[in-house]
Amino acid sequence: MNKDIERVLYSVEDIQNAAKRIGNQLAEDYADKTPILLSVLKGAILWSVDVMREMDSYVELDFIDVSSYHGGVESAGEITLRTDLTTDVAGRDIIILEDIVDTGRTLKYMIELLHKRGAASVKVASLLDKKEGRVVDVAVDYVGFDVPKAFVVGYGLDYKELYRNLPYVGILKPKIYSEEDSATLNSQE
Ligand SMILES: O=P(O)(O)OC[C@H]1O[C@H](OP(=O)(O)OP(=O)(O)O)[C@H](O)[C@@H]1O
Ligand code: HPA
Ligand SMILES: [Mg+2]
Repeated sequence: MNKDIERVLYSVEDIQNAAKRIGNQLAEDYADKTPILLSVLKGAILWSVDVMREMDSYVELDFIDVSSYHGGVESAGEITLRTDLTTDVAGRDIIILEDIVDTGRTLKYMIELLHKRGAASVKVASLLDKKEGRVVDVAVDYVGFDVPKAFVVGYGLDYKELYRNLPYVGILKPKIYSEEDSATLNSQE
């Protein structure tokens, strides 16, 4: 295990089982449609790949790159659209693939954007749902795991762009970010 990880929450096998369960469910629920899988960069990259290959059905794939954590452990509260998707979503069924829904701000921003552009339907499949972190009211339609209120990394999730490559999800040792971030966070208040 990586030395900066306090505890593994979801193993490689746990995650593969969740991807299988949700991928199969999505394929069944959208059997008579061709939805767009919208992968949210960068965190959802591994989750998107694993879910989509469990779907034996017609799907399209697109990406959107939004950010609000800028590498840290606290949401900046403002969403930056770094790269927009390229598909015209008017009249289309969208499945947003997220690694985590925490405050809910990122998801709310994307749902509003897609509805504004005329999407026929928008659903969300997230590996992790941190319900205790919510500050805006959004719900996740397909949930891998309800995650406790701790800062987690791995399997796409980062701290300062690191740890995305770990194949599992674990709690980051607080000492990794407490000293370094206290100066930055205080200066933003
Ligand atoms: O519910 P929220 O509080 O909005 O947090 C969830 C979002 O935050 C993370 O993205 P981040 O801004 O870190 O960008 P990244 O995916 O490129 O790491 C994560 O991947 C989600 O997209
Ligand atoms: O717990 C988290 N870890 C990494 N990125 C995140 N973005 C929102 N919550 C988290
Ligand atoms: Mg991040």
